[in-house]
Amino acid sequence: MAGLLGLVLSHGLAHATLTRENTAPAEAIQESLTRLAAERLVNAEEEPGNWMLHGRTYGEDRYSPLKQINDQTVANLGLAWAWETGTNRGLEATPIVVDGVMYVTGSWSEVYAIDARNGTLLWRNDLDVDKTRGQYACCDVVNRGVAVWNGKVYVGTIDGRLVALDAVTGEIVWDVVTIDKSRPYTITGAPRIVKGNVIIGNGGAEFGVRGYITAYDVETGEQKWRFYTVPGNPADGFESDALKMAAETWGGGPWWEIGGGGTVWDSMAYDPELDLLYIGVGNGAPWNKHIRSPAGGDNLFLSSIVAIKPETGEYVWHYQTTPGEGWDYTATQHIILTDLTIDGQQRKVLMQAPKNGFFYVIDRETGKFISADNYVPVSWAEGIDPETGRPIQTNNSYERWPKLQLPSPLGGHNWMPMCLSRDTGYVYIPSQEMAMLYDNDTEFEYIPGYWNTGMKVMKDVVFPAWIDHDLVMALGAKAAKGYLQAWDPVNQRQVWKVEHEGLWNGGVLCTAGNLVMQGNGKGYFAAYAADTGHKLWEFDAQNGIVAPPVTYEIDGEQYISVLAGWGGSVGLSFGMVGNVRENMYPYGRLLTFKLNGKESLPPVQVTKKLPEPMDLEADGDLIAKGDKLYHHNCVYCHGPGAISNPNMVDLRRMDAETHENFIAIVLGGRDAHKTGMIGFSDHLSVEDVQAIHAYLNKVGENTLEREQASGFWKTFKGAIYSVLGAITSFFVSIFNWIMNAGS
Ligand SMILES: O=C(O)c1cc(C(=O)O)c2c(n1)C(=O)C(=O)c1cc(C(=O)O)[nH]c1-2
Ligand SMILES: [Ca+2]
Repeated sequence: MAGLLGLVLSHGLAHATLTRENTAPAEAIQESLTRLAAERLVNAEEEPGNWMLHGRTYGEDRYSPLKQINDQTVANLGLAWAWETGTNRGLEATPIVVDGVMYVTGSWSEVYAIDARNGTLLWRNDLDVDKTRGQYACCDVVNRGVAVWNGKVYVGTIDGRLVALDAVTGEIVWDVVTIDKSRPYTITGAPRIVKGNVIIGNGGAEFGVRGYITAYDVETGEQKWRFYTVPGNPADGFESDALKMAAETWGGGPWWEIGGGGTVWDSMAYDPELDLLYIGVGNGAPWNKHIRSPAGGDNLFLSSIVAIKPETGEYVWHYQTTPGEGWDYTATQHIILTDLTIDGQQRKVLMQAPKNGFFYVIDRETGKFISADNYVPVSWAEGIDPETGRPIQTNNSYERWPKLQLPSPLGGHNWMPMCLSRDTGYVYIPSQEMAMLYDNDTEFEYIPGYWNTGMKVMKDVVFPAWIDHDLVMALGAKAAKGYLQAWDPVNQRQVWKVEHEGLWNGGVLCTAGNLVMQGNGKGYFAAYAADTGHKLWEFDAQNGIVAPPVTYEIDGEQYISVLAGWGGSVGLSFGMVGNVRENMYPYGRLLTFKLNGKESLPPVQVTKKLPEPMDLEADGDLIAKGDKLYHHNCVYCHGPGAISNPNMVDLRRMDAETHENFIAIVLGGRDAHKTGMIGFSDHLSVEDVQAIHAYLNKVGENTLEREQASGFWKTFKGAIYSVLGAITSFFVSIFNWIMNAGS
């Protein structure tokens, strides 16, 4: 919306591109920003008009007391302004809003400062991120947002830096590398600021890394402490007593070569009164526990919530959600702190709905288990033993035989934040159901820089060119479910649920207006009544939404903002899961609403005229070889069968120039620093790339054939697929019901 009148500055140190609008609001905020320090953040509750912390307050309940927009008035909610990021990858950030200025991140860790009243860009900085590191992002080159403190804006970047920017000018103040660059680390999570420390984790456990979080001095960027979540090689000694204790729960090795995992890639929360920082720890590396820790053991602190001292990084307690984790069951999901009355007693609790499918209420002073129940069907455990707080595991080993298990590595709930309504007392969980076949790769070999899960099915994935993508989408949509549910944490039960058309839907916002706001993968942004789940309002956002909304107030007017940009794990590589519409707007947008907002989005132009495939001689063997190679090398970004995020380049139907230069592009990369498309000459030969080309072209030919089929055939096929979809749905329901019967 806002034109770029600004000046472009090149930062001397980093050569980052900083675009700045030479407008007044930036100066006006300087004074208030410098006051945004400890006291104001601890008391964030007293400033409902701002959204100063990732989860609005340190307790991260994502509940706003604002109620001008409420269940009675929401029908008049309209678009106030829209601002385009100009990027086409996933958008996951929570905007931070301080005194009328919004700080938000986009794909590739770009940072934007925007006038929150009208969407005028104040500055943007791309931080000169090394996009070749995008190859190590398991789940898209996303970023979940900034932290703001005392005149500075802090962001973790996909290439592993923690950067402090001047909040007024957007210029880099300090810039530190917080990863070991020789390992496939990335950063997607938002930093948190506690008592003068800015704290950041990292990701990469699918590839093989050792997880940790690090604290830096907010002013200087000097490292204060680092907390490793899993032990390194015992022969090297341990960094702390906590890790020594943890090492006793690991059996056999050498997990330290692949890293062990335990990345802290998203959630944290802070209790100022107890002075404890809570971090959510991720899955094992490799996922396969029979390879990672062949002699068994709990493998601390994988899949745990760990409480640490924010000033020193000292361990205080932990609670492990999935002992001996073996399924990518991260406990990095959103953590909410609140007080609940349980059995007549007021308890200081911490709540989480990790990937493993159970909703946990934990005593946040001691880490003691209070209660848990499954919020989605699960098959790996029958329940949680109330005495020990440990899961009662089913016969879930996949050492000898593959196991079809619920939930999948996507989790019953992924990173999309929940919210807690202080009015209803319910937690609203963006939930999903999907099973996954876990199987032991007995011939596992660690390949640096690649996914190393130790699962055979993930290594040997193929997707023959002849498979009808329409069928895959029809069945995929029925085999995987997504819904928003209201969960009563005291009684551990579902109160209501609203079904979506597929999995992978947005984070949520609760407000005192009896509203729960959520966007979905299908590209709509909606308001639901917090008490009943009735849909009260909906807006066509023209792009899949995964990001969580926020709300703020300026001059007595309430606004609600959300990023629309399909992506993240499912959005990037499984564009096929079925809830995506044919023609979506390809670029990301920040959408902001207010009562009686009168703006509208221009209609989406149907521009997708896909090029014709090439006339290429290729036999079945070559195509099959290409299929395997594609699914070993290209699948993580371009998706199974090349059906990736519809906003990205569609390899099924490349243009003539891409066909022409295909070998050079795949071996040498294509403008990797800008696009992230690296060269594969270390892994692939010319013959290999020719095979991949033949495979993709065949997929394209089949796609074209189906596109050109007669109207009658298409209708007939559609009807058959609907029936097959219904049958799939029926069997999936029965499967889920059986899996869930024990718990
Ligand atoms: O183990 C890890 O280090 C790690 C990192 C990330 C990430 O940084 O985004 C994700 C995951 N795991 C993961 O398991 C997962 O499902 C996931 C989804 C997303 C996303 O942004 O959509 N990121 C990640
Ligand atoms: Ca993971």
